[in-house]
Amino acid sequence: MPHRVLVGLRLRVLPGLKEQLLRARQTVSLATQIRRQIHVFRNVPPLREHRRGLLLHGESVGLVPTMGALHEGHISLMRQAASENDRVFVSIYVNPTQFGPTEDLDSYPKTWETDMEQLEALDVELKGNGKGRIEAVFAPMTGVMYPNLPPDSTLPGVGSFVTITPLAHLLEGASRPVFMRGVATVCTKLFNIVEPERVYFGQKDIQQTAVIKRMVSDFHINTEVCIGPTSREPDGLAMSSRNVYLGERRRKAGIVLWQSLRAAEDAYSRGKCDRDEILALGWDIANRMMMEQDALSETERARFEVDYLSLADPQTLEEVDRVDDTRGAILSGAIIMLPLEATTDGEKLGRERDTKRVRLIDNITLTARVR
Ligand SMILES: Nc1ncnc2c1ncn2[C@@H]1O[C@H](COP(=O)(O)OP(=O)(O)OP(=O)(O)O)[C@@H](O)[C@H]1O
Ligand SMILES: CC(C)(CO)[C@@H](O)C(=O)[O-]
Ligand code: BAL
Repeated sequence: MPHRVLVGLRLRVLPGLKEQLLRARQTVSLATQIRRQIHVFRNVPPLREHRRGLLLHGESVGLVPTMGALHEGHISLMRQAASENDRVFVSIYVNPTQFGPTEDLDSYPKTWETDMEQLEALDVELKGNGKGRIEAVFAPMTGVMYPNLPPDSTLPGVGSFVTITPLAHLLEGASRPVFMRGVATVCTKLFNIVEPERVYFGQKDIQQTAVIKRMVSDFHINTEVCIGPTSREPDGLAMSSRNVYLGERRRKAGIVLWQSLRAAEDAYSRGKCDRDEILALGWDIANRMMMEQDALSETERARFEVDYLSLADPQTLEEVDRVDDTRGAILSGAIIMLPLEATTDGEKLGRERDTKRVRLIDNITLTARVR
């Protein structure tokens, strides 16, 4: 109240200021109109009630499941969802059952405030674009998502799980045995809770998209699975929440995966179909970078391991000996950036000072040549 009195006094003394203040007040009120409140749900019943209201008004919903630590890759999926639906729901939940017991569940980046700021800014941007807006964020606690038993990420594990075999055990599943089981399980829960018309996933996690598509088909889940392209940094590195663990040195060497896949793709573009001929070019790049790093000192190098380079069927993700011209194939790979062995003063380090192993994945679709 004293503040208001003070403003009133000033207005009488300086009439020119009055217009300026009025204009500023109008701008603020316009900004609040544009910056609508995004609903945040922590529990299932209020979300369902809200969803029912939207259904009764004939509003379609697109769901973008995430684990937070949002980046441009996530935002691009949300833009796609907004262009195809009236309302966009985003889930932010770091799902424990997809992390193996020795993986990075505890240190997984959590950036709630900046996530919400990004969503609000996106919502303002979407207002000008015509169709959908960011309607709600679902950010449950683990007790909500796993109401009956504590989540278990061991094998065989205790609890209710959705398993999609053999898809879940290939590629990423070979190194992360509970990963795809956890993803299929949590996504089933999310789809049952939100009942979205469409769900949005990124091409970067290609195996995840295959698992989700199979799950939706096999369990007759009433939603359409939509896939968005991989957003990349200017040098080609696929954006990923885990990239924050990469300091300058590991970040620079981490580009080797994309370069290897591009070299293999090039072989296919030049007419090669044979697995060995295609993958050999990818391995050449990876091996050369590995030797270059080995030759450097501990304070200069960033070592990595190649988990796999794969050439697989686009639907089953089973390895192929030759690319079938009528089907094309998926080239994919995973590398592990090893912790730095020694650092120097003033060096630009990543989160956790580059002491964590970081798994990077990427893929390229080799399109069919004959239709
Ligand atoms: N670079 C990207 N381009 C497009 N979509 C992406 C990209 N990165 C992630 N996504 C998609 O965003 C969704 C949520 O992914 P998630 O929250 O795990 O982020 P992430 O960056 O993949 O994290 P992580 O580093 O843990 O793999 C998934 O569908 C994922 O495929
Ligand atoms: C789909 C997902 C949100 C399930 O936890 C996660 O695997 C992810 O972020 O890609
Ligand atoms: N981006 C997929 C989630 C994970 O790696 O656990």
